[in-house]
Amino acid sequence: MDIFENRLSEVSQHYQNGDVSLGFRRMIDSALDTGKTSILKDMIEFTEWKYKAQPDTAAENQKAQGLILKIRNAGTPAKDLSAQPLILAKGISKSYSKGGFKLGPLDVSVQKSEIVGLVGENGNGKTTLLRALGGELQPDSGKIDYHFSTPYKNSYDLQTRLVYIPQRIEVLRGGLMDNLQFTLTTHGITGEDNFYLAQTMLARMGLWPYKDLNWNRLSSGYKMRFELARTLLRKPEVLLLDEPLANLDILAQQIILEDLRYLSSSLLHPFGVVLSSQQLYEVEKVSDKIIFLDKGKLVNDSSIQPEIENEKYLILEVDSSAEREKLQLQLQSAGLVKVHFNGGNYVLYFAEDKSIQDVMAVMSSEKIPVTYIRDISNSSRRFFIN
Ligand SMILES: Nc1ncnc2c1ncn2[C@@H]1O[C@H](COP(=O)(O)OP(=O)(O)OP(=O)(O)O)[C@@H](O)[C@H]1O
Repeated sequence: MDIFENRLSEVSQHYQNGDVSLGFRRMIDSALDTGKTSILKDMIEFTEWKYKAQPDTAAENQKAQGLILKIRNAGTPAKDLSAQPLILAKGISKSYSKGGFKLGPLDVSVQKSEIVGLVGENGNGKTTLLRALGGELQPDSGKIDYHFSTPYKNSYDLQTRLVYIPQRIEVLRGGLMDNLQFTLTTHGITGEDNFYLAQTMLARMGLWPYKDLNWNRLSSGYKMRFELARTLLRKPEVLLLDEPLANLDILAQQIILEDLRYLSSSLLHPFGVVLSSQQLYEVEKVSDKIIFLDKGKLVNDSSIQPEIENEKYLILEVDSSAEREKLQLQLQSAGLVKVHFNGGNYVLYFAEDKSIQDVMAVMSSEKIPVTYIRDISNSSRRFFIN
């Protein structure tokens, strides 16, 4: 299979470039895609060596290349990689009797291997939408169709295909391995398959050094990683995550989002993801599409400013110590149309035919002090301006 081969070539390249941490995670993804316990056994042997011997980059690269070859020879039984809708929701709405909040009506679709970012400020209906999509909350109107690989039998079956991870995750007892092995056992996976799959998932989620710890000793960020590990072993078809980044530092946020990107496009067990977050930039970077909610309604350009529905701008967010009037004057030649200042950053609107390079050239020649610049023309960030 071409994609499998290509991915392994990328893994090999990551290792050769010295990006061992990324190479390691992606190598595990390919090992999992073989569906072979013998390969997972090799993967765990490699992991034990890596953590024990603490090899330098060259030594790890050399050993990794051997394992990559083995994984390549094992192949993958994965077949159907075409994009398929998993959830199709049409016109769904939900009101709460107390407080008067109303979500929707909205249309939402989630495809296989797709990441849908759900953004909006507090109290705008993200959790309500996630719970409705997850079958936890009955919408007042509209229709939600699920198209899974095989039809689901009942609501329990639906909950196993469609896993909702709330903001406050379940408290667990016992050790990490025990919990993962138990999850696999309840899904009919026993013996060596169970042991090596559980270990591989711990290694994949960066939990190998903590594998002998009890769950309650994990930090909150690692608890979220563990919850993901536990969930992925259940082979969900859709993962609904409510604020998974809330307790993570910025690096951990980026890693978990990248992980979701890679894991959801697994060849053997691809799944769709809907995740809510306040971390707009980070989420936009990995999302295939963004749903931006304001007071329960979908926000887009025309709903924010109907009068400029057809107007387009180059919109830049800029952090600068320059005074507003001076900045406005200096950037006139760059095609500046209007300026917003929210107290922290400037949001500058330029004529549509201008590019960020044009503006940066003028900034440079005018010696405008800039510590940060970002093109938000196509980012939901532009809706947060006022
Ligand atoms: N069971 C309920 N009964 C009445 N009102 C509710 C209920 N659950 C949520 N709400 C209200 O509905 C609105 C949307 O809540 P929701 O939790 O969906 O928003 P959110 O965007 O996820 O917010 P946050 O980011 O703060 O979690 C809020 O005003 C909330 O107070």
